[in-house]
Amino acid sequence: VSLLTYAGPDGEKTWPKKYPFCGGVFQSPIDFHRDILQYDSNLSPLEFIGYNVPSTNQFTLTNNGHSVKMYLSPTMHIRNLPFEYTASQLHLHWGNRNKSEGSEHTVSGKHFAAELHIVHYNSEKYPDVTAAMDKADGLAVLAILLEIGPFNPSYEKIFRHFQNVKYKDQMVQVPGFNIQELLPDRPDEYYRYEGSLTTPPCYPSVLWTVFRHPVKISQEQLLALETAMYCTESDDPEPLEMVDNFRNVQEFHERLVFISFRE
Ligand SMILES: NS(=O)(=O)c1c(F)c(F)c(S(=O)(=O)CCO)c(N[C@H]2CCCc3ccccc32)c1F
Ligand SMILES: [Zn+2]
Repeated sequence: VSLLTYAGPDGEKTWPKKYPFCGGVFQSPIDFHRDILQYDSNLSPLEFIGYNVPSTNQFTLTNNGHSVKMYLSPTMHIRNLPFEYTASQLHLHWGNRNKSEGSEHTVSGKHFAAELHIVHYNSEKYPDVTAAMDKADGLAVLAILLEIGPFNPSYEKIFRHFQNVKYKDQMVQVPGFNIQELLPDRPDEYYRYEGSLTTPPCYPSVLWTVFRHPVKISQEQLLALETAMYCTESDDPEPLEMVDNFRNVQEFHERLVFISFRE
């Protein structure tokens, strides 16, 4: 079984044994609270190039046993970072039906219901995400905090396929759509810090951009996310629900998180 379980005997406390970086520096996620935030006027709005993928294209959505991830088009990239970063995949983190507090980043100690990550790699310096993922300037991840509100038709373009990726290694094709629809209002307002992958191997290789404003999805959409998927394969006699796949917040010593907005 992949070491990546979050709870129980193989949970995140055991990760450093096999993945030393998980016990190292610059670990993510973290809590955003007032006394580590510093306004930075140089933090300009990101530009999302090629995010509007035509419906004639398709994204592959798959269950990899610890998250549900969707491979993105290599024509998608972000500008206005130190380098150009090309999209690789997006995936989610969530809680469970009794405790909808599955975000990875927290704000003033509070979890949001879930969190979407859009993973990009530095395509100016590295040929692909595998070459980039253990380099300090290798990855840039956009994080969108999710909370309960009205039904969200854009998120439904992904969520409607969850019944076809219930079990590990299942996959389904999703018609292309404008991935920018998944971003919140005011994407120019964000938290920025240097951190890590939040799953093993926890490489300190991620430039994090966490948008200030959450996106709303409905209670029913959130319940679907919390109850649709399993970590196990379809024929496994002991099915394991895919829930609570978020890492706990990490210590953040003597460091600052830069914000593009004035509180
Ligand atoms: N929260 S997080 O740090 O953004 C984060 C995850 F939480 C996470 F689960 C994964 S996963 O693949 O293991 C399953 C879902 O993608 C990734 N993938 C990264 C790092 C591992 C290898 C790899 C290879 C190609 C593309 C992306 C990645 C991840 F970046
Ligand atoms: Zn993630």
